[in-house]
Amino acid sequence: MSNTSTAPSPFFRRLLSPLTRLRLANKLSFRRLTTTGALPEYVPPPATTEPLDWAELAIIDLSKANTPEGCKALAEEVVQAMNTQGFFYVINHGYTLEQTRRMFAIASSTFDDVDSEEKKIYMGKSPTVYEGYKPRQTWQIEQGVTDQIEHYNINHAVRERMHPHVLRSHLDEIENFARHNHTHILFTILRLMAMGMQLPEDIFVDMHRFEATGESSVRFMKYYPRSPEEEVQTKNVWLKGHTDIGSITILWSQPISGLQILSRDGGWRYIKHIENALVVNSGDVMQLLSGNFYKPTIHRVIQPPKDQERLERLGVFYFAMAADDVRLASVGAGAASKSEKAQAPTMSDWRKERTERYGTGSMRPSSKEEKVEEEVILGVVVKEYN
Ligand SMILES: O=C(O)CCC(=O)C(=O)O
Ligand SMILES: [Fe+2]
Repeated sequence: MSNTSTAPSPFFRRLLSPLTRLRLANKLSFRRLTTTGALPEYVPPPATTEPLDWAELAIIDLSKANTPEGCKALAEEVVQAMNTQGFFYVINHGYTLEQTRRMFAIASSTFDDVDSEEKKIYMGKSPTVYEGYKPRQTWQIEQGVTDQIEHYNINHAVRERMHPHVLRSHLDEIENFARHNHTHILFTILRLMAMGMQLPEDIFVDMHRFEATGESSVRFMKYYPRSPEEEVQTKNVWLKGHTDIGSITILWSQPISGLQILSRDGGWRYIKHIENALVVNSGDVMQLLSGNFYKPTIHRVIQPPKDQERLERLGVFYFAMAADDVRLASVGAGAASKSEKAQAPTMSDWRKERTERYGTGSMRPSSKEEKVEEEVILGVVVKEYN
């Protein structure tokens, strides 16, 4: 354990600002709990044996990014993957299976070992940001049916906020996890994407500084099985077809099937679980920054197949966003002019509007496309797919 300094005296504590006191309290209770904070082991359920229509995704071996030649080859693979499926797997990302299992155990405990009273204390306070718990039944899906998805969202500046007691002895691990997702996995992918557009290697990385204020977050997510009536009313859709709000989404592969991508031929295909792999996709922000070079792929979550139908579906994610003050203007071919850039929404404008409107039922049927609902947010058409 890295922090071994002694606690300040009560006199000294009174001189500290309330925020510093809060941070200190978090650190001190962390020190007390590390010796006692046991974590129940998490045993992942078996993968489905149903023959499903699987998407064929490229596998990007991140360990090859250690050499200039490796990077060049990977950049081409990423461009190719983005132009076909829009999703790809990442392997050799630097986390062992054991470390990954620990994160799932922490995620599981966040939902199962915290009672409803404590969950209320750590519930998000603002509709424009995902922070802490999002309880079930807050989003409209179809015919008045709401979601059965619980979140716990952790900003990448992990210790800036308080967390429920079960997490306090694991804050070091969560902090390392956020940093690893951001500065190793995300940054490598952003460099490959910049190279794939013949742009300076760090152009996207510089917009995603880890230290900058922003909403890149670790998210734990649990889907609960629904009633047969709700399955009928929503045509088995658990999370409607959408593109992601942010720049890059890193999904830590888990065995319960249900995630599908809308292929270019119009068919929905399942994403297959690969142990300790990542499933990566890019969102609206990369589309805006790349001037349409990297288009987001529509995806959704439906009821798991028969052999997993009654199981809870636990997920661990890293949702990356640019820093709050970054203007979402194209740096790609036909890059935005100075005045266009000055008018473009900032990351924070975009994230707030998108988050606030999500799941409120504000979308209207598209006049052009079947099964599509849409709305205009900050001048950009946002769609949902049924
Ligand atoms: O649960 C999943 O597999 C995907 C969730 C998702 O697409 C999202 O939260 O944006
Ligand atoms: Fe998504």
